[in-house]
Amino acid sequence: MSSKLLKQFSDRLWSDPPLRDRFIQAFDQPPPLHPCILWCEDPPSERPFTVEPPQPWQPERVDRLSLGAQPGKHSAHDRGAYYCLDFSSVFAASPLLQLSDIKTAIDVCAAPGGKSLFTWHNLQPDLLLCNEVVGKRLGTLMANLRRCQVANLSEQQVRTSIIATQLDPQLLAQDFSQAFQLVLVDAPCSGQSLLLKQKKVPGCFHKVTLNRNANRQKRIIGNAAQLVAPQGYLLYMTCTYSLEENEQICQWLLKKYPHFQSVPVPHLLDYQSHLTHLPCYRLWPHQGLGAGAFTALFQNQNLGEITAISREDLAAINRL
Ligand SMILES: C[S@@+](CC[C@H](N)C(=O)[O-])C[C@H]1O[C@@H](n2cnc3c(N)ncnc32)[C@H](O)[C@@H]1O
Repeated sequence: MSSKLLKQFSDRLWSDPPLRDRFIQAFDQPPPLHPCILWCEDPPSERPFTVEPPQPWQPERVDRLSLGAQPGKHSAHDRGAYYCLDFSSVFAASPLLQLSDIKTAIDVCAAPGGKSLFTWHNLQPDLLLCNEVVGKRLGTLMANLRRCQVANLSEQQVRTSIIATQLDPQLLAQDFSQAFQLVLVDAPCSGQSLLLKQKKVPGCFHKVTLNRNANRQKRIIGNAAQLVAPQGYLLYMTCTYSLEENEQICQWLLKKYPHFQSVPVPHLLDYQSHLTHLPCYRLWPHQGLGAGAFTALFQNQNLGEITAISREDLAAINRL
């Protein structure tokens, strides 16, 4: 698969030829991906699968399983005991582990639901709004939220609720300006890491694709920034490798919205991106832990009141 375009692309990421070649080799011979699960109930002391030794930063609710395990086929999966996800997603969401006392959170690009479930089960906010603009992906999101024991809460649980919506980020920004203490943007991207999962992603290294995605990401993160409450957090993630969709988006955000500041994530220090001086973290495909991910955490430095979200606001939105 090592095309001329991939080589040119890699030259922009790596000045060191041996490192560049390791990156390219991951496309020719993808390292095997261990199945991974996020426990949605307290993990049993006797796990139903053989578990790999944890990474130092690995959340307690996450198990990386031995190769060949098929957690999706187990009865515990059907009853929602856990959610199957790529370990790269755990990496990308892991900065959330350093946050506490988050009462209101929104996942702007939520389907199929991995980061929402990670947020719900690790931070237990009072309100988690899971938004997905693409109609046909909503069904999967809803099904996963229901299966993994977070939807269909009783009326008595109105303070603790998880709600799915289908709103454009621009509308969200208008309706919920500065209302969320945590905003997740797991942005749609060129999807280069899908190549390691034997999927076809035509044109994913082409500059037209990268620019188109970067423009969409700026629009999404720009609107998402407006949702962040004073002192609140914004987590930006992708599963692609280009500079345009990752470090450059972060630089753009900080320039356009100077009241945001990058937040270091001490447990990811070993994964600092060599492509920026900002605290941005990358899991590379040749590191053998997953197909790859990018993650960066920001905080709104403004002081002031958090916009309250009323029952009426919640009733008015497109509750699915
Ligand atoms: C990387 S996926 C999200 C994965 C999800 N966070 C998870 O962990 O399961 C990106 C999502 O963004 C959605 N999306 C596409 N275009 C969008 C847009 N213009 N604004 C917001 N979301 C968009 C896609 O439908 C897709 O579900």
